[in-house]
Amino acid sequence: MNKEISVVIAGPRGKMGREAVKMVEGTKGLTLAAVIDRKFEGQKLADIEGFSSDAMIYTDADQCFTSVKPDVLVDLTTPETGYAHAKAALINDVRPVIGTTGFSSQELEELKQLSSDKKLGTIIAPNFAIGAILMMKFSQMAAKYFEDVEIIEMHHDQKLDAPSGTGLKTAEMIKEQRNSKQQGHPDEKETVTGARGGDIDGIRIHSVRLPGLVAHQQVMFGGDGQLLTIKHDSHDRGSFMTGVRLCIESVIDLEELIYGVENIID
Ligand SMILES: NC(=O)C1=CN([C@@H]2O[C@H](COP(=O)(O)OP(=O)(O)OC[C@H]3O[C@@H](n4cnc5c(N)ncnc54)[C@H](O)[C@@H]3O)[C@@H](O)[C@H]2O)C=CC1
Ligand SMILES: O=C(O)C1=N[C@H](C(=O)O)C[C@H](O)C1
Repeated sequence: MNKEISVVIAGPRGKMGREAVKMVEGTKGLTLAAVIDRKFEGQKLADIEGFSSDAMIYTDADQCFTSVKPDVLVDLTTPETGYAHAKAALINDVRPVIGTTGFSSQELEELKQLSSDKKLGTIIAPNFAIGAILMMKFSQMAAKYFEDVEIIEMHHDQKLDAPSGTGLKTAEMIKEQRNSKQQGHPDEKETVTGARGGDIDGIRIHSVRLPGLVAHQQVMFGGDGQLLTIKHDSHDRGSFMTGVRLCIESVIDLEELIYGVENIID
């Protein structure tokens, strides 16, 4: 019989954190051992409006990990905090599942090294939604046949990082599939800075931020007389929770860092 997995969630009062608390509490085989918040040290989550869990609140990640000794950390905070939490988790023998986006490639490399040095699983998941993972995989497939591509990612206006983790990962997956190409007219000039978007190996990426959006992405491929658009929409943060659960269950058996949920599904 599989052992119960004890989970700490960082960022429980955030938009994603609240969903993750509900999911862990409602999932057989998972226990919410504690949470890491910026405030409310020493209180119970149930003391905060909207929660019923008895999980203790810690404001210091190291103290939480040494006292609680959880199996897994799920981080849903901010880029700077998420990186610090992931590092502290690995140092304290806790496996990180990181939904937080906006890490630099150097930070990713450092976590990869630490994870393999400790022989402890880590999952960095730019997007937990199965539909978004398929959208990225389909885009990678399409890139074999269409070399001109632009990514338009659209998010709510409270998002801190641009481009999104999903947009970046999509560009990286497409880059693996196609030869580097400078797109558009060779003499094109921006008369407004940023009009052509970000540039990843010639792939243009555009970030839209508006109230009313949740998380959306279109990958547009252009060819002779045709246009292929691969599109995904998360209308509700519940869309991410099956992926969060899968990552918690999978990270237990890993001994290295996995970047992208597509690497743990068939
Ligand atoms: N991988 C995925 O599928 C998804 C990832 N995300 C990412 O998850 C992160 C969180 O997103 P949201 O929930 O929308 O943001 P949010 O702003 O609603 O929540 C972030 C929470 O982190 C907390 N926080 C900040 N610093 C902290 C600290 N030092 N210790 C403990 N808690 C701290 C804040 O108090 C806040 O409650 C973002 O990086 C976002 O890009 C969001 C949706 C899906
Ligand atoms: O901040 C968000 O909301 C999201 N962040 C992730 C990203 O940066 O790709 C995943 C999803 O798009 C929602």
